Amino acid sequence: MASDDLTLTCCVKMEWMNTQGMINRQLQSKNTTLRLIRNEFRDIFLEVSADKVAPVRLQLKGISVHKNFMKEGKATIKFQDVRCTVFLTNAPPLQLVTFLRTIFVKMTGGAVEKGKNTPLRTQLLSSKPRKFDEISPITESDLYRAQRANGGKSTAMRPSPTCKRKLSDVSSSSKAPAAKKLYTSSSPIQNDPLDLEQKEVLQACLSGQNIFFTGSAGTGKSFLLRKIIGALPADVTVATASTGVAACHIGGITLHQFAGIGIGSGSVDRCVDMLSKGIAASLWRKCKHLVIDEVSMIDADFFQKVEEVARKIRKSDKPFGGIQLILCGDFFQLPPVGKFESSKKEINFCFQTEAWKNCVQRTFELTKVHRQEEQEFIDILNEVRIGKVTAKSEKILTETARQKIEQDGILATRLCSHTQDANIINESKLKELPGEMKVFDAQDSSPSASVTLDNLTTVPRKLELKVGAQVMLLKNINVSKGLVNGARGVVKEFKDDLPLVKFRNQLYLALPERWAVKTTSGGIAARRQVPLRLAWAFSIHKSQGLTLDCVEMSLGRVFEAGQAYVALSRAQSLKMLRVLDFKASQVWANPNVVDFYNKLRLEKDAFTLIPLGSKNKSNLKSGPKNSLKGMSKALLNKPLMNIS
Ligand SMILES: Nc1ncnc2c1ncn2[C@@H]1O[C@H](COP(=O)(O)OP(=O)(O)OP(=O)(O)O)[C@@H](O)[C@H]1O
Ligand SMILES: [Mg+2]
Repeated sequence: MASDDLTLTCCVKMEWMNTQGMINRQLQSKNTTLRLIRNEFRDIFLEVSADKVAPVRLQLKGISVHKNFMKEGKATIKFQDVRCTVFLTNAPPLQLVTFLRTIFVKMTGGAVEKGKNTPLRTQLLSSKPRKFDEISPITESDLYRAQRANGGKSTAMRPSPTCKRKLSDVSSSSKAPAAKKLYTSSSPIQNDPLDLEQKEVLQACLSGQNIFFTGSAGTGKSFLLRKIIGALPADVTVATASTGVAACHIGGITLHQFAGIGIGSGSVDRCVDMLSKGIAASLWRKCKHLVIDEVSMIDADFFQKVEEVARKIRKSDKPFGGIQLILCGDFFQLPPVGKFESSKKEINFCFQTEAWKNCVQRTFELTKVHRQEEQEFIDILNEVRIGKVTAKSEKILTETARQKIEQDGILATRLCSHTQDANIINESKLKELPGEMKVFDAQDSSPSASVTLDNLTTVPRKLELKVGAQVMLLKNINVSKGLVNGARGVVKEFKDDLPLVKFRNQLYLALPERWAVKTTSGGIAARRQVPLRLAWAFSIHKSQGLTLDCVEMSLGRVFEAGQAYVALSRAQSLKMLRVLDFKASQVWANPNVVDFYNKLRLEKDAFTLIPLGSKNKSNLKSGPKNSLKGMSKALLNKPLMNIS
């Protein structure tokens, strides 16, 4: 797979039209390489090389690009002069975005800006030897020239009007053409580079092996997962997660939705029968890479069932029917919610299944924490993660109860152990506020999409707000200005019927934004809504995977191993955290998880185990008392990189 900015590998269909608009030539190829090249006159060309045919070269001049679906690995380039249309599909989305960006920048800032396309007559009479060279990658000056030439207003290439119209019902059509986004990308996913550990995992994923990568909260697992998904061919990659919120975070669907076997309570044959009647079976057969985020919350029996179903439906004896598995999560965080064997007391994790043992080929652990910067806080969280809180850490966390973390009228978000509590707090606080209530109803792409969107996003179908309401931003609007997903603010007033929100550093008029999620049938469901939700309170389960900037919690009623850890690790700093009633007894790790992580490390490295002293006794509930034996802090911090 090509990895630089100047080449792209994907499926390509090319169509040439005659002057009457009829197709008079076609070319179609699955594994096609596209290259950006220059001729001896420095004109830029797109070179399309497919198997068994001579490369086709088309000059990038007077083109129009339809790129609304580039994040799904699809785009269309129309070459008006030669009446040729190139349809790109199944491209790795991030590479496609980068490739189109290179075209935009080079064309807008280069020859097009200077108007220096060499006239045909000059070319014909030239004695220069004919040659094609690869163009150089984008430089700072290319970017500068492109931005200046564009001036934020006009672009050399715009999406065709027909394409814009198609999405107008749900897209933010009032915005400037998306072309500008290609070189002023504010998306962190485009800009932030992977750290070394993350790069190694990406490479392993691209090599086709079945991978499980783990790491403590905030080590960038989901961040990396988005990059991995962006680097894999879109049509044959299915991004899933155990919960709707986590799935939305990586632009995917839940594993349950994809699997298509309900809660998996039937026999394998029954599940396969169920599947073969619907569209889910064809998705299973088409899938080559299956990504699962927050895998710690997948029930063991369900995982085992899905693996068996995959083999049957794909008629292959290979683990998962030969699909590449990319699993990610932290088993020290929330465990599976018992779905169909509620009578079962014991929690079963998917790492305990035969399917896991047969499938997972390599395990990695990310160790660099990105969410928090303070080493002191990172160390405390690492202790909480394994249920081993020292007296010093307990004191520090207890003392946060007295902190004032509110600023500019922005209150802390209360994390609740029970969802019901969070709902009650939000409703009653809103009711208490004086003033008129404004209601914002979401626009969904179709009425049937609404339930899917409710499950897969945190964006409310009906948002009720008043002046003074505490809200959370649900989208990255401007990363450099701190207007990021999870940022906290307060509604100051309504301007032109839209909420004007005070965030820590600025005011922001919340214009409707668009969310799109994939549906089980491979289609898209989209919602347009003001990117806010009430944020006086949130449940800990709903907060998994999020980064929050001002949080308060009461951990007195936590009921799951890892629940307190998830809550505490959402905070970015000790300064912006308030724990009302911290006690070391509120944190504990599941002994099976501790054993699993211990074994992973032992399989890799021969360590001298340092038994824990009695003073450091860990909090273990419902497990063998000696499970943490030998799990020293040094061992815990030792990376698991490359366990084969
Ligand atoms: N290489 C990186 N460079 C800059 N920022 C990063 C990098 N990796 C992750 N981040 C940032 O760190 C924060 C935490 O990342 P992320 O949510 O992916 O962590 P996580 O491991 O999935 O956490 P959790 O276990 O809580 O789900 C995010 O704000 C993310 O943008
Ligand atoms: Mg995550």
